[in-house]
Amino acid sequence: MTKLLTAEQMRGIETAAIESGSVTGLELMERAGRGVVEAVFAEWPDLLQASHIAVVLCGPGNNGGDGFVVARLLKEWGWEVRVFLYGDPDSLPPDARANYKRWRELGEVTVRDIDPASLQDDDLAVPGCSLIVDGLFGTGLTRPFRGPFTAFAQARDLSDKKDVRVVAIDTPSGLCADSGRILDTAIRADMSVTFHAAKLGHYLDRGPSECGKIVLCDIGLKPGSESRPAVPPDEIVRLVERPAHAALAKRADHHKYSHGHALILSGVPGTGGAARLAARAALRIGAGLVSVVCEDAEVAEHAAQLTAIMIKRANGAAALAALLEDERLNALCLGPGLGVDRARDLVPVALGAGDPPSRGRARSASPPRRSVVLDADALTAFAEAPADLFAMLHERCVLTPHAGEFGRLFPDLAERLDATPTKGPAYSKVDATREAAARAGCTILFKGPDTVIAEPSGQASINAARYDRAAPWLATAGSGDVLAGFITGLLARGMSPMEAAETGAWLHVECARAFGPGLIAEDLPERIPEVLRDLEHAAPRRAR
Ligand SMILES: NC(=O)C1=CN([C@@H]2O[C@H](COP(=O)(O)OP(=O)(O)OC[C@H]3O[C@@H](n4cnc5c(N)ncnc54)[C@H](O)[C@@H]3O)[C@@H](O)[C@H]2O)[C@@H](O)CC1
Ligand SMILES: Nc1ncnc2c1ncn2[C@@H]1O[C@H](COP(=O)(O)OP(=O)(O)O)[C@@H](O)[C@H]1O
Ligand SMILES: [K+]
Repeated sequence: MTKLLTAEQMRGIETAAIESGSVTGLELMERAGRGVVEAVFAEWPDLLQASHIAVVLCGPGNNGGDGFVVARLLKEWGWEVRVFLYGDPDSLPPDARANYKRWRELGEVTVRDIDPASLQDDDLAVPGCSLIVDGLFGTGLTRPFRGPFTAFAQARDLSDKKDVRVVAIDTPSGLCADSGRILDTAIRADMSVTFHAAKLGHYLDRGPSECGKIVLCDIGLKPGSESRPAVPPDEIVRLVERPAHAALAKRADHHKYSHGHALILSGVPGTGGAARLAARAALRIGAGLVSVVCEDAEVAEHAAQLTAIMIKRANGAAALAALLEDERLNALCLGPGLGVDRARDLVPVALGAGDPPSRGRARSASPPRRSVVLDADALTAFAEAPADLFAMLHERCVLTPHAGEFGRLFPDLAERLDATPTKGPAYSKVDATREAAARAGCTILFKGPDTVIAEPSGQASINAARYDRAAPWLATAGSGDVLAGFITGLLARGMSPMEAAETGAWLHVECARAFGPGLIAEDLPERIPEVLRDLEHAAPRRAR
């Protein structure tokens, strides 16, 4: 499991380790600085060849302390190092001050005001500078800054080396470590070296664009003891990772009904493509049977296009309710191409809330807890009255909004997320998705290159299509319909909503990456066999 931490969680782990006596803050700072230098040489081995010139920008906290360590180690390596401190040396925290003093035994520090009244630009031209080290702010950033950014921009611009590299210590300064949002401005890095665990901000929002590349440096912090972990496990956000092959394999002694029967509800004639995409995805991911549900007038369109996928007729809500008396139909998908009017009629039935409220029938006493994925029109249909939808949702539901749909159901949360952040930690997509899941009472998958998945308990994860998992060709019409189909198929196969959402999202990105440029939505389900084979080959061999 790759855990992602908030700044507060990181501080808690560090404090617990120091209080336990297993390590000192000074030792942690030394390991952090050393880790940055090692990462620099590993990433840019040409810098090992000769001595170079570095500019190290240090801030008023421990991030600056790490910067002084880096300066010292580079100097010991034979480099020429120019150090700038933005802040008052006498106000540095103790460990940072100790490293400031150690550096002062080796070299000069140009001290600058952190909030300058005017531009301080006299001595930043460092001819021949090969490396800029950003040790201004890390997890302690609380407000926007300007002065050091101007200095950085000048250091970069004034370097006569066009290939000057920028390494950020922990986080690029200006980036909020909890949200990946930028407080006014940020120092874009080519590489960010972070400690113990990556932070949420490395994967959310603007984080991946500002961090360059993430390198994780082990500074020897042990996980908390089982009885009293420094951070409660439930509060830790996970990065969605490669699923176990066993979770997706089919057993030799099982039959098709062992893998569930998924129903995908479709819309009026001419709009059925989205439902067919979702259906194909559900079948490829391994649902035993998949049917598209449509009205009489739509049968011909679907019949012309579908083969292994079956067609079931249901003209209206009452007919759907009758169809759903068959409990083998264990997972439903509503939304892709459904149309908002039809969604308003059918969603209550799909959710086991009895006939549509307009008919005035009482809600059934114990509605079947069938798995239900609601996407697209099934979400937009409740834009005027989200609470009506939330009242019907249950724990086997998954909502898969993109940012626009999220804003329709949770306008207040979207507003907070869209507001320009003025202080750190800023409200994050994880915060918004967790709040949304608690309000809706079900699993929410909030789409994007930084897809966030959360369930009402607060468990949350990020499926990042960034860094070495970038999948920009997923930005294509219908790819969301395929994702809804993947999740529905996995629910039909018996996964929990959270596991289905995470696994579906991971496979979605993997299929896009397996296909590469030129991808359109139809291509995604067709990559599943290859992706599953790769998972099988990656799995440890076992007797089957
Ligand atoms: N937590 C840990 O376990 C470790 C932390 N280390 C380093 O320590 C960093 C965190 O140190 P700190 O908590 O001291 O935080 P920072 O060094 O990120 O900066 C915080 C300081 O800057 C001030 N500040 C924040 N935003 C400002 C702004 N816009 N303008 C002016 N001042 C501003 C704060 O009031 C505080 O004094 C990490 O990012 C990492 O680099 C490492 O030494 C290794 C171990
Ligand atoms: N730049 C991107 N990188 C990675 N994934 C992306 C990107 N843009 C969109 N996606 C993914 O593609 C899908 C698009 O879904 P959606 O917006 O609902 O599209 P549609 O309604 O056309 O099906 C989502 O899963 C989203 O996370
Ligand atoms: K930094």
